[in-house]
Amino acid sequence: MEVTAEPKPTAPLLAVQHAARMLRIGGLVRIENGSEVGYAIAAEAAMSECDHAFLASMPHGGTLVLTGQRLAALGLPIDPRAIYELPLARAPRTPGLIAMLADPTAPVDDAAIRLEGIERSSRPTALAVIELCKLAGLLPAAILAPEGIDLPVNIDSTGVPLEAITGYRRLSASTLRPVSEARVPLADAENARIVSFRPADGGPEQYAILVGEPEREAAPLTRLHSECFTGDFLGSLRCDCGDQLRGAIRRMAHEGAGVLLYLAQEGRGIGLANKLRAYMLQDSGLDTVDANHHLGFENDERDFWAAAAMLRQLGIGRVRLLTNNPAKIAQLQQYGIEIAGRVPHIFEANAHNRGYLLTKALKSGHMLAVDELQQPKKSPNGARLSVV
Ligand SMILES: Nc1nc2c(ncn2[C@@H]2O[C@H](COP(=O)(O)OP(=O)(O)OP(=O)(O)O)[C@@H](O)[C@H]2O)c(=O)[nH]1
Ligand SMILES: [Zn+2]
Repeated sequence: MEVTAEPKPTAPLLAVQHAARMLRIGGLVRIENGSEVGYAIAAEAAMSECDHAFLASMPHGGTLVLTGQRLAALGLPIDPRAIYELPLARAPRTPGLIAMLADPTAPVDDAAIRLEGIERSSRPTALAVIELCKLAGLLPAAILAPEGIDLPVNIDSTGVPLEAITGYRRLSASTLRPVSEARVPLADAENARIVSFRPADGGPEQYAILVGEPEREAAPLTRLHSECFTGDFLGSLRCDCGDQLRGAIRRMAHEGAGVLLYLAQEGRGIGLANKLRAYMLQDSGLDTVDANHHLGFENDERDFWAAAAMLRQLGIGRVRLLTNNPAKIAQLQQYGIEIAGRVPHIFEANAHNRGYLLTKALKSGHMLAVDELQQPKKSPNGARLSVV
């Protein structure tokens, strides 16, 4: 494959990367939307002395921005798909209490949770700061203050245009380019190569694993695999990712060819730290969907722009997709990749992941055999490919 030079980094993408980094370390970010400017810090990072000073400086006008999913989980009868703002003048302003509102794994003192004055928000800066928190791998909750607030003199802020945040995912995906390629014989597919891709903004690399010589015109067997550190690498039994990863490569080797995209979308896009929080919540009785909602996220925060862009870079416009997830099919189609067929990708459940798989089938519409998951047959251990 031809290796092309990396495109020039573009300013809006870099501004978002920089702002996301600042949010992660508790820094102050300035979201600029023409005449509307919002100063924000991430709720999760609102712990430092700088944040205490920032919080103390906003008796009026500052709000805590939370997602409807998080508030619905706290028991409020609101629209889970909307964004809400809680005026800080009427709510507790200590960092500990703010973190508690944002983070269901923090110790909770119900008496301290006061949500008077909370309102649905249509402010573009409020919507954008939630997206920026998600891009930063943080819980989707932030403190937002309007321009004109008395900022403590020693606090610097990092500016980012609002439209750079809202357009980031798509633009960043469109800049992915192959950087290097090498033969890597795999235990399950000796004739395999890995191609690395980088976006122009210094964001995470993504990889394509090519088994054999996939014929571009002939709708090669294709798998979009979302990164799962615990399942892929450590062999965690909480999910089916390890089986799906190795099983996809085995199947491609058996057919003689295929393409597996290894996508930087840990935890259905919420990141590993948040996935571990979701696991904590699942250990206290929530299922995988509700755990995401309690953290303030949607059930699935992934988009497959990057996958479509990588396929296009590889010259592949038509695929047979190995998946049980209808959303992957719909999104690839929406982004211009033709789906010539779906190939089921099901492995035997174990005692630790059966509930997870059942929830995916019942709540997320995954094409899995519900009866089999509800009434497991006695069968030997080990992965097996089966077709529904
Ligand atoms: N948030 C969250 N993510 C999880 C959990 N268990 C696994 N994951 C993540 O889910 C993703 C697995 O997705 P995939 O196997 O690519 O996709 P899928 O949606 O199951 O669809 P198919 O396997 O293609 O049918 C990985 O990023 C995992 O890290 C969980 O309990 N919570
Ligand atoms: Zn997994």
